[in-house]
Parts: sequence; structure tokens; C-alpha cells
Amino acid sequence: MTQTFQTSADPVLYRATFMHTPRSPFADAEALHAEDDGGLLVAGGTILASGPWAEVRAQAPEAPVTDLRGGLLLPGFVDTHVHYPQVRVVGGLGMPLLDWLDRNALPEEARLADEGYARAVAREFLGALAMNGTTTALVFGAHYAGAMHAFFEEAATSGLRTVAGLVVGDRLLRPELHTTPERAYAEGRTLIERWHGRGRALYAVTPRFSLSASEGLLDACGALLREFEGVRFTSHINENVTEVEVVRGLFPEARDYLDTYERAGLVGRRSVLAHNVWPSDRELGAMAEHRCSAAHCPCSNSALGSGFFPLRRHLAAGVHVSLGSDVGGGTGFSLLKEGVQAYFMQQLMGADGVALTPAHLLYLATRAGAEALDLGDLTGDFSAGRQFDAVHLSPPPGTPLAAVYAHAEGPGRLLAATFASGTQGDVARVWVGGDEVYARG
Ligand SMILES: Nc1nc2[nH]cnc2c(=O)[nH]1
Ligand SMILES: [Zn+2]
Repeated sequence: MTQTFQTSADPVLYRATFMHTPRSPFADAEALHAEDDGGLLVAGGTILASGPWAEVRAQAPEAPVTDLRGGLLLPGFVDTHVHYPQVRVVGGLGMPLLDWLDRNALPEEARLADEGYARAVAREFLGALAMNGTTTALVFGAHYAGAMHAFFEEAATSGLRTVAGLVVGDRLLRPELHTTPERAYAEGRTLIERWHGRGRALYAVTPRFSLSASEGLLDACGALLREFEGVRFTSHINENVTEVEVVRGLFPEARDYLDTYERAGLVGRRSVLAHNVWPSDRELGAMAEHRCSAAHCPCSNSALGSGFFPLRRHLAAGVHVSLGSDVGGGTGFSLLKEGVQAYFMQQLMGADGVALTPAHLLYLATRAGAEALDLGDLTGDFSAGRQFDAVHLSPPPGTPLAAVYAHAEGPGRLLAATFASGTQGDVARVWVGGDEVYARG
């Protein structure tokens, strides 16, 4: 059954310490906006006013107040790369990408042929996103249309914003995961007609990666993208050196990995390419021209030993970067953990790394993801006009993070500690479009 959320049209007020990054800290050193005692006025799920408590309160003196002081309210996290079928295979350590796929991920993905199994996994997956404060996700789907119908049904019930699609491949996976260009097109079309733009769901055309996709299959994906307005494109790129070599051999005509997607008309403003650990300068320049995004997945890159993400080169080329958990290559659903891992890796890169501040981490986990998905008008920060998509962090009493919250000197310290040691256990409440989608306990 699909749940309908009944968002109150009457104004409600939230009083909290809140922070957000309406602008990019990569462009503006003052981008972190913090309100120690802040107010958000929300009606019908939309933020009407945002600022110091006294000012916002004066705009709606009669509105009921939800008092969230003592914690930290952040915009809901946006995960721009996470695999729904891989919830149960998190933690397959000790293998590089292609071995990990063969031994760990693909056997599990084949089990989603059973729709009941797929539905159970979808529920676990959506529950995990919500309890980690993720309110919007670009979801790498399953190889089976039935599993995707189950996913979209469960996503509607969850209240989360999802952009997701049927994953397609026609070579070098397991035979039971293979499709054909004709079937990929037909099943994609049916899913788009049923789910794209319905409630909080959007569709993303999703070839697994060029290694497992013939030119014909990529062309079928390109046809769907051309024919249906607003559909997104996502896939993997330049994740692992062996993978890049194999793709080069499979597409002798292509200039590079990106070109395998470009030739099929798949790369544009609404395209998100995961990883991009090993890009050429040509690829970075072209990505900037296309205005597509790279989804950086630092825990996955570390767990699979894929390499260090060249953030500095992406920024220099003008390529937009967001964050992804890449569950199950990644190690969990928390974008706080992805943020601090991104920070660690840049630190370890020495002069080649970018010194990330807490403001950068917040931006990468929220606003940057919304922009990557071209949902920046809807979500990603607490400016007036955005949806009230929010995560309330409230560390349990007695925990070290609770001590920091009680004594932190200034917003930068509070935010740094949140990324450094915040976990799923610190997430108290989560809202999407003003609807509460998770409450601890
Ligand atoms: N990390 C990761 N990379 C991939 N490349 C193709 N499939 C996958 C996957 O499931 N995970
Ligand atoms: Zn992935």
C-alpha cells in the first residue's frame, strides 16, 4: 500500500541551532550559515522563513513550535550514489572492484529476481537511508523490473526522495543479470511511465558501467533519456585501473571512458558519474562542459583500494562534485562518515589534496548533492522556498558527542565534531517535505 503524507498547510515553527550552506564553500569562504538560536517557519512542507529565532517567530506569533534546541538541525543529506540491492553485502573487504563484484555483489544482486526478496531488501535499504538522515538519494537499482516496481512502491511508502532506475548490462556479468537493448528499452519505458515524476520519485537511466554494456545497450539508454523529459542518467566511471583498461579494450573507437557514454548521448547537466578516481584531463574538461557531476565515494574508494579521488583536479577543471556512500562497496549509509573520510583522504594526499573545512563537508553532503541531481530549487539547504528536508542530530546523553554539543565553542567546532564522530545513533528525527519520515526509538 502506498502511504500518502498529509503535510499540514498550517504554519509550524522549528526552533533549533541550525547550519546550512546555501552557497558553495569552494567558491565563497563565508558560505557556512549558522544560527545558534534559529527559526524555520514551514507551511505545506515548504520553508517560508529562515533566520534568527526572534525574527522568524515575529512572523508567525501564533504558530505551534517544535523546540529542537540542544541538538543540531541540518538539511537532509543527499546521497548521490548508493546501491539498493547491496544492503546485505556491506563489509566484503579485501578485494579490488572486479573480484568484489564477482564474489560479493553480483551473486546477491541475482537474488533480487525474487520479488519478495527484493521488496524485503528495499525496505531495509530505505529504512537505512532514513535512519542515517539521508532524505534524497540517487539510487542504483536492481537488474530486474519486478524488483524496481517493488522498490518504487516501498520508496513511496518511505516518504524519501529517490531518483532510481533499472540497472542494465548485457555482457561480462552473470548470465542471469544480462538483458538485451530491446528489453532494456521496453522495461525502462514501462518503469518511467509508471514512476517518473510520481510523488517524490524520479527515474534515472542506469547502465551498470561500460564494461558490462554493449554500444547497442548504451544507445537504448540514450533513446530513453532523449524521449522522456527530466529523466536522469547515472553510471560508474574510472573507478579502478583494471576496469579502465578493460573498458579501453572493449571500446577501441572511444577516446576514453567518458566518451563511451558521450557517444550514446548520455552525458549532460542531469548526469551523475560515480567515482572518477582515474580521469584524464580530456575527460575532466568535457565533464565541465557537459555540466555533469562526479559522485565521490570515499569509503568505497578506500575499502576497495580504488585510489585517491583527485578533488583538486575536478575543482580546477570546474567539475561539480557531490558525495555518495556507494553501499555496498562503501561501508555504510552515513554521509557524516563519507564526509570525514573525504577529509581524511584529502589530508593524506599532501600537496595534491584539498584542505576541506567542516563547511565543505556539509556542502558536499547536502547542497552539492541537490545540485548534482538538478533538485537545487527543491532541497539541499534551509533557504526560504525550499522543502523542509531536515535531519535533527541529538547525541544520546553521556556520549562523547553529547559532551561536545554541550560545550562546543562556535559552529565550526560543532560541525567538525559532528562529522568526525557523529553516527546513525545520533540521528533523532528526519523530515522530508515537512513529513516526519524517521524518529529514533
Ligand atoms: N563500487 C562499485 N562499482 C561498480 N562498477 C560496476 N558495478 C559496481 C558496483 O556495484 N559497485
Ligand atoms: Zn557503485
